[in-house]
Amino acid sequence: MAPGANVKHTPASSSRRSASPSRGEYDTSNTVEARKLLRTYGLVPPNVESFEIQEKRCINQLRSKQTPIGRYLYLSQLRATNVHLFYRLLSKNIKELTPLIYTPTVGEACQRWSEIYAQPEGMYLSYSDKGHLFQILQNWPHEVEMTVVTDGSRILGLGDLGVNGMGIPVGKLSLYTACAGIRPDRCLPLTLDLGTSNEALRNDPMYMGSRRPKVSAEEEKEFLDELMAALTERWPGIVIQYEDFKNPFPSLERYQNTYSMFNDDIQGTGAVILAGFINAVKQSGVPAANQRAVFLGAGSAGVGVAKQIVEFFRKEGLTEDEARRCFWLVDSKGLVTDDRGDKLAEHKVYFSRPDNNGKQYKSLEEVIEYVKPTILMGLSTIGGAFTPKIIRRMADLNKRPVIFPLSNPSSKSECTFEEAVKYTKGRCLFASGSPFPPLEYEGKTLSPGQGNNVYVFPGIGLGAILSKAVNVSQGMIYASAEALSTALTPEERSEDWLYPDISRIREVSVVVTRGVIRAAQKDGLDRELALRNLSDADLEEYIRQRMYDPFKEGDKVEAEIKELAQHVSRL
Ligand SMILES: NC(=O)C1=CN([C@@H]2O[C@H](COP(=O)(O)OP(=O)(O)OC[C@H]3O[C@@H](n4cnc5c(N)ncnc54)[C@H](O)[C@@H]3O)[C@@H](O)[C@H]2O)C=CC1
Ligand SMILES: CC(=O)C(=O)O
Ligand SMILES: [Mg+2]
Repeated sequence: MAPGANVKHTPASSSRRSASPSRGEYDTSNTVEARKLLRTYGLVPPNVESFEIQEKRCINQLRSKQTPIGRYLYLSQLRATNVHLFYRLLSKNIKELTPLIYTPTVGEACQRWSEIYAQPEGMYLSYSDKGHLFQILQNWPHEVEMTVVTDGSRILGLGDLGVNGMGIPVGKLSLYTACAGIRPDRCLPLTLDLGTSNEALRNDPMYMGSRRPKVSAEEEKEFLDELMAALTERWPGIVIQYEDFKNPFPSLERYQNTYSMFNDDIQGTGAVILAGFINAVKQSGVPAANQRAVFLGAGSAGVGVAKQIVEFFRKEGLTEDEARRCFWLVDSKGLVTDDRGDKLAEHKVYFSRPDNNGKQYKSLEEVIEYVKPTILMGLSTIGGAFTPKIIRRMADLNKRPVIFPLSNPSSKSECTFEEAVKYTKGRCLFASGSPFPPLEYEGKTLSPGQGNNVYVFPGIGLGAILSKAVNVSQGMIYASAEALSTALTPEERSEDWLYPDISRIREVSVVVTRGVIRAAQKDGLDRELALRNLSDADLEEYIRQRMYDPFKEGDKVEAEIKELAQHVSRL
């Protein structure tokens, strides 16, 4: 019998189990009254603490951990034991903590998931559960608005990590809560155990997934068909984000017009890089028609980014053909051309070059000499692929070369910020997928941009949830990019930044969410029709009001307690 076959149904609203965020019953900021009513009085030390004291203790404990993975584990434990304190800490220290719960540290956490595993933080669904997915979803004890789902088959640039990929949905959803205020108990991290092509993992006794090789594309399709239907039946308003699948194009094509879903690696990445690119173009002064973009990497992210920029070029007045001819995509076999001799994967065909006169360009250096690009993007998973020679050549060719090494984690970045600054003599317009520290160059502090989909996916998800969008349209994705590109302060612009300061991410997510909701309305996909009548300012206020605020959770407990006390006194 399949493991799911004998699963019992449980009520949707049950919150008696703990495979989910705690409500903070043991929070030392709870008042004496709260503790008495929660029956935790006497179970925590007597002082009622301010956040400042809690923060100081947590930060001291965090910094006392010697390694990034030690800090990751400390934060995971805090989230599991006191969810509101975790989010208070995260929202106040977003710059320091994001690299610990997200890229780069989450990469190491995934690589070592079966070794460091401590507690359940989401759901795992196996291929052998097929036929029972709806029943198994009943085991999740909360209502869900947002899920991030992966099969672990392309985790960052680290390859197929099977169910160890769970760190990614967990990390992305923590950012949904921190950046866009989706309640932690409304988020479902979901990992599909569809086998793994990683033989070393299959032979590792500690590995926590099934030992089967990766299922076929057809088997995956049937499984995903059932999953999408089950998720939407279980939670009708759910928004589903696909993440880190090896070949995510077929599922996006199949579900995007039927469900409220999007693919973060194709669409979220496309949007965030477009936003930074719009600002880079303003600074470089090179018009769309003169742009020549070389992309190292022609996978989901590379093609996703190139397609979003094509749409921007079209809005700038180019025809579709002119726009797509501004791109030269390079994969592991060299420049993608019509006559290269291999059968191109379907997603590469749109950008394949017909004009190479029979000559094949194998190395990135050769392609750069041939194309003389204004833009160099890296979505290849090859750390260090932008060599000093290549970066210098970009600087020879351009006054302000656009250099975006976007592969994650940091070890896979095509170059570092320091290298880009050094070899372009400080002239590059730079963004990387994982964060790099600012640096001093000729008496000036230069700050790298972080071109990471974290700037848009929280707002795309929240916009789809609040507008109750039936689908996530291309218009909504494009709107997230446009909104992000406008979200910089005058000070950030004067410093030549391409993206807003990450510490303002919550306010930035409000702007992105507003743009996404407006686009849903324009495309006629919204079902929350009352939002159509709100002015932009009122809509932004509505979004803010709907966002979970970990600093107000204590007040909510107090209000619940008062209500309960009144109820008891009436008995
Ligand atoms: N900054 C961000 O927000 C995001 C960054 N990424 C990063 O982008 C990278 C790629 O992701 P996907 O496109 O989804 O992966 P993918 O597996 O779909 O594509 C990888 C591409 O790189 C090419 N490639 C591999 N080795 C190469 C080599 N030696 N020379 C030239 N090309 C080579 C492959 O042929 C393929 O076209 C990953 O490191 C991922 O972490 C992905 C999504 C978002
Ligand atoms: C950031 C992200 O989604 C990736 O590297 O896959
Ligand atoms: Mg990803």
